[in-house]
Amino acid sequence: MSYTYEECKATADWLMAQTDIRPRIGIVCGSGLGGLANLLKDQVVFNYRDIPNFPQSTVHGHAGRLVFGTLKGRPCVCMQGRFHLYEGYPIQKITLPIRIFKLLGVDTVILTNAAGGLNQDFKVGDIMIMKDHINMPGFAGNNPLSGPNDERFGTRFPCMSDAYDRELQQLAMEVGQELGYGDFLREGVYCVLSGPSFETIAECRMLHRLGADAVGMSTVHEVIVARHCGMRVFALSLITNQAVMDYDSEEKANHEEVLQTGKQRSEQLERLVSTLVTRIEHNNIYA
Ligand SMILES: O=P(O)(O)O[C@@H]1C[C@H](O)[C@@H](CO)O1
Ligand SMILES: Nc1nc2[nH]cnc2c(=O)[nH]1
Repeated sequence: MSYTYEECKATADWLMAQTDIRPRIGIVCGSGLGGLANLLKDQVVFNYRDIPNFPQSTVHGHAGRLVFGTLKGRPCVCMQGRFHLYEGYPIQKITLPIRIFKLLGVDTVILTNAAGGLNQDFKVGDIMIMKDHINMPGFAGNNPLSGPNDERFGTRFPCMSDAYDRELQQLAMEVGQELGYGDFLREGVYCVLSGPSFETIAECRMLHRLGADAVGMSTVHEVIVARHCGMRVFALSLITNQAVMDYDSEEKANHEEVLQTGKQRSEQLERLVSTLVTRIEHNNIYA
């Protein structure tokens, strides 16, 4: 089930008719990380249920609001809550907001997520700058670009080896060091699975051997759609829990721990993203 260019444009036009804010930066908040949206000043807020063609948020920790506003003077739009495959939506529907971002004039997308740590050097509370991904649902044929391709969005066969903007990764690393976050700032590869069940021990061991540092249930589909339509991408994973890799372990992954870790790290994560947004402006590294 694809949305046509005209349907996406109708939603973007509907939003632009109701706010004068013309965002250049689009932000997607992960599980328990919606506090980022509250940083925006002069907010214009839309509930997802009121936006034409938009799905509804069904997951605890995803408020279901699209927030326009300014972050340190920069016009932004922020998804306070995202959609996931396991909610039952077609993959084209969960990525629709990214195309709306593009049609609103966004050129840089910042995505956050909660993820389980596979890398044994990672600790709960670490923030991982995503340098790459492994798209497991994609291996099984579930790619958001499946179906007819509209060249007005992008090419049929987009490159993904440059998906995560290296300049923004570098900038975020610098900002993190300056803020004193060096002890918990990491970089790594995120692997997406469809969820909603968490991984078995054998699956975690396999993903780790395949080169994944963290595992989650989102972000990658959004990244693919954002890159397809030429937006720059920066993404962060908050390591909310340690993936269970050992049959002797008593640990059990659970959503409450995910939300709890989000709460504990929200202040630093918000400061990192908001400072990064300011630096994008100062460095003037827009395309
Ligand atoms: O939206 P994100 O990827 O942050 O949400 C993660 C994956 C599941 O939706 C949930 C599991 O606790 O958190
Ligand atoms: N798949 C998956 N998603 C998560 N989101 C937060 N933690 C996890 C996890 O351990 N596994």
